[in-house]
Amino acid sequence: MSDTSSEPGVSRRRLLGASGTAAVVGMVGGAAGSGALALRGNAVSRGDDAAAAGAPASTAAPALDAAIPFRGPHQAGIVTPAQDRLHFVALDVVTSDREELRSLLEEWTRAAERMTAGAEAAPGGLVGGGPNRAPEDTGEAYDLPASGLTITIGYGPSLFDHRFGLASRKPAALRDLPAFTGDQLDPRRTGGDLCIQACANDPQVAVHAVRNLIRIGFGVVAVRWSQLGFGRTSSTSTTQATPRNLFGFKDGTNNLKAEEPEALDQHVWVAPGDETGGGSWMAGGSYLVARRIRMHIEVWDRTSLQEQEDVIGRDKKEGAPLGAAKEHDALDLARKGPDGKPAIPATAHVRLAHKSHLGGIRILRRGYNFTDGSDGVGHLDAGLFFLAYMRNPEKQFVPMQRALAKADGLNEYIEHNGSAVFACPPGLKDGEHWGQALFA
Ligand SMILES: C=CC1=C(C)c2cc3[nH]c(cc4nc(cc5[nH]c(cc1n2)c(C)c5CCC(=O)O)C(CCC(=O)O)=C4C)c(C)c3C=C
Ligand SMILES: [Fe+2]
Repeated sequence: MSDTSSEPGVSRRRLLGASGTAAVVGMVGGAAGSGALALRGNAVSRGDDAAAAGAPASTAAPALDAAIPFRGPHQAGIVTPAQDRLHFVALDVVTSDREELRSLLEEWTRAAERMTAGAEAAPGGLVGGGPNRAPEDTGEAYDLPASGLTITIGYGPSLFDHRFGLASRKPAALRDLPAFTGDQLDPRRTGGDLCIQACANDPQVAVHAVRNLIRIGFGVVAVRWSQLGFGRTSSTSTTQATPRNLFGFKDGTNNLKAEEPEALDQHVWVAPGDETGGGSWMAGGSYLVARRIRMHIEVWDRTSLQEQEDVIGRDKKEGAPLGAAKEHDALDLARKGPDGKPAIPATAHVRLAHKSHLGGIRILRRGYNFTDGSDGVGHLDAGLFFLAYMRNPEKQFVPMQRALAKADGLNEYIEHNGSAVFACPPGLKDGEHWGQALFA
C-alpha cells in the first residue's frame, strides 16, 4: 500500500484501511490514563524523541494510527477496541533469581509504555548507543506510528510455584484448565509462566513490540510458544463492525462490548472481594483463556450452506439468528421452523454458548484468525486463536467449554490443540510498574 498521508512525517503505509476497524482512542471502558509518558498522538513516528517527551497529541489524526493510553484502571488490550493484528507470546522464566524477574517486569513496563506511545523501546534506541553497542531498539518500527498498539501482560499458574517465593500470592481462581472431551493439546503450544498479548493495526508494530520485550528479557525469560493472528474475530466495541472468521461467518455479534460497563463488571473484571489474601492484587484485573483451535476448512468448504448455518445457528450473509432477520436481533431459542423443529438446532454453537443455557454466564471474546502454513498432507493449518477474558475461568470458561465439547455441531470441524490460562493484573497508575503489586 502506498503512503496516503497528507501530513509530512506520518507514515501509514502498512496500516490496514479496512472499513469498520477504526479504533476509538482513549476513554473506552474507563481505561484512559494520564500516563507518565506523554503520548505523541499520531503525527510523529517512533524516531521523534522530542515528541515522546511531551508534544501535544494531534486531534486530527486518523484513529488507526492512534496511540491507546497505556495506564488506567484496567490494562489496555482487553476492552479497548480489538485491533486488526496480534502477536501473542507465552514465556517461561529461566532464571531462579526473584530480583531478576521483578526488575525485568519494571524494565518491560518502561519499554511497553514507550512503544505503545509510538516511541522506541528505549530513548535513543535506534542508534543513540553509538557504533560499539547493540542498539536498544531493533528498529523495524522506527518510522511507524503507534498504530493502536496495546501490550497486555498475564501471569500463568506455574509462575506461582516454589521458584520465586510467589506461592502465597497466587490468586485462587488461577488454575490450569481441566481436560475437555476432544482436546488434542500439543504440549509445545500449551502453558507458560507469563504471556504478552501485543495487538496493533500494523503487524510490524505488534511484532516489534514482542521482539523488543523478548530482547530485553534475554537470560531471564525464554519463548515457550507464540501465535500470530490477523483479522480479529470479535468486536469489543459497538463502534466496530462485526468481522468474519475463516468459516466465513460473522463472529463477535453477541460479544460483551466496551459500552456495557455493568456487564463488564459482572463478567470480566475481578471485583475487590473476589480474591482474598494473596490474590487480592487481582482486583480490576481479568483472567485470560487462550485456545489455539484448528479449523478444518477443507471439510467445511465441502459442507452445504444449510448445514453450515445449522452448525452455527446463524445465517451466513447477515449473521442473523436462524428464524430472525437482522444480525442484532435477539436469539429466540424457543422459535420453531416451518418443519416444527427448533429454528436454531439443539446442537447449534450459539444455542449451547448462549447465557440462557449456562445460568447467565458470559465472557469477553477477543480472538484472531490464523494461518500457519500447511500440515504436510495437503491441508492448511488454519483456525481461530481464541482469546477470552473473564472474572473467573472455572465459573465461566470451564462450564461453557464443557457444554460445547459435549454437544456442539462445530466439533466435527475443529480441534483444540493449544491451551493456556493467565491472570492479567489491573491497569497501572502513574509511577507504577508491572510486578509491583505481585512482589509487594
Ligand atoms: C468456550 C467458548 C467458545 C469457543 C471455544 C468458541 C469457538 C468458536 N466459535 C466460533 C464461531 C462463532 N461463535 C459465535 C458465538 C459465540 N461463541 C461463544 C463461545 C465460544 N466459541 C459465545 C459465548 C458466543 C455467543 C453466543 C451468544 O450469546 O449468542 C458465533 C456467532 C456470532 C457471535 O455472536 O459472535 C460464531 C460464528 C468458531 C468458528 C469457534 C472455533 C473455531
Ligand atoms: Fe463461538
